[in-house]
Amino acid sequence: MKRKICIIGMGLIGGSIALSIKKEHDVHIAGIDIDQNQLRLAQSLKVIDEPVESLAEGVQDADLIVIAVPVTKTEQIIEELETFPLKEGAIVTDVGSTKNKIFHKAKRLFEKGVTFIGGHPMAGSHKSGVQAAKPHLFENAFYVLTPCESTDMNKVIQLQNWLKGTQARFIELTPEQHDHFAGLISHLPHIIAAGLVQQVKRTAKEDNIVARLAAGGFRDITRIASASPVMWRDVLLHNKDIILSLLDDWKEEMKRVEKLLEEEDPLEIQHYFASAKSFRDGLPSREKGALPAFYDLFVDVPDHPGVISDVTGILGKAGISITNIHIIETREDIMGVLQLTFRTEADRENGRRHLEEALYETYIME
Ligand SMILES: NC(=O)c1ccc[n+]([C@@H]2O[C@H](COP(=O)([O-])OP(=O)(O)OC[C@H]3O[C@@H](n4cnc5c(N)ncnc54)[C@H](O)[C@@H]3O)[C@@H](O)[C@H]2O)c1
Ligand SMILES: O=C(O)C(=O)C[C@]1(C(=O)O)C=C[C@@H](O)C=C1
Repeated sequence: MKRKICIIGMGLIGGSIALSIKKEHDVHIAGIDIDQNQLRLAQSLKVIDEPVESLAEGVQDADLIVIAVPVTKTEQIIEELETFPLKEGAIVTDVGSTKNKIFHKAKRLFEKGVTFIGGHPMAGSHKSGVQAAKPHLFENAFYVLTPCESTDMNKVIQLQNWLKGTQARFIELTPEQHDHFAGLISHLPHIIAAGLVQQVKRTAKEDNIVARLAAGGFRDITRIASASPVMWRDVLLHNKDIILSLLDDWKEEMKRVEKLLEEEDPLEIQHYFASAKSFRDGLPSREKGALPAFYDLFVDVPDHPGVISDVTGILGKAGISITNIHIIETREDIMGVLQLTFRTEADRENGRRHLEEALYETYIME
């Protein structure tokens, strides 16, 4: 008989976890969601094998239970799980962006002898819903696990084995460490992105031309402001103290910039940007996590009609799919640059080889 998995929350992350488990294991996946449309979609996209109405029914014979809902809802589900008998040996995990409150809530599960191992795959997207789920979403990303001191190591290994299709890199942290680091590299940046958008929005009320002018830099730094407001509401409420202290640090940082500008010292201003650039350029670029890995390939193309279909045709014939295509610059009589985004590094290498065989000049910028 197939082993059973129950995933609660059939959105971006629940769906991606389901797909990555299916890649490696022959299992039966039951899905639960309060949104019936998401659940139906998950079934038609074959992300799950069976939609289930109630939590009790979904978890009763599951070997693995994955909670993939906004973090305050995760706490409620843990409370409910305390009231059901679970299968002997079952592992319960979550994927929430915060860990400390969830860890404390799960203490009562530990006390009942249930194995709960908190988790957080540190990759994602500004998109929500099962329609955006991908089996390779977490490839090369860090996947934080927060077992408690008494957790049986065999169970941690079992969980990693269930999740090996994610191709993520597992790392153990305490819930406190996790929330501090995630606050700094994920939660604070989301607040800053939303803040920048709010600032432009205020000006746009007076003159909307500003929104139309918002180009590369603004769009890059604010992409994550398009993420789920419900998810981020919950993250802020859960990690309140750490985020408040990080916001204080951020205000200090901005005061430093204010002072540099008031003093008008060109060398100091340049140094501020140079030292940030040097640290940013030194971040590991092939890893997901703090920075999402995009497998981009840049192709010099002459500006003549049909060149895009030629490039996509070469890739199509070789069976290589791209997830995005972007024309960076085309002016009459000069070369333009096509930015092609691939799903995996292997696809990019393969695509590069085929394009270079067709005499296109390509390059990668890390
Ligand atoms: N989006 C990301 O980049 C990302 C990355 C890593 C971890 N996470 C974490 O993953 C979790 C899920 O986020 P997501 O991006 O998949 O969000 P999502 O909005 O795509 O999906 C969440 C799903 O949970 C369902 N849901 C809400 N309350 C529920 C309940 N009580 N019972 C059953 N279903 C319920 C919603 O209907 C929705 O379909 C969050 O805890 C988030 O912090 C998100
Ligand atoms: O790439 C994005 O869109 C993300 O915001 C992903 C991101 C992040 O902040 O890095 C968002 C929240 C998660 O908890 C983990 C990953």
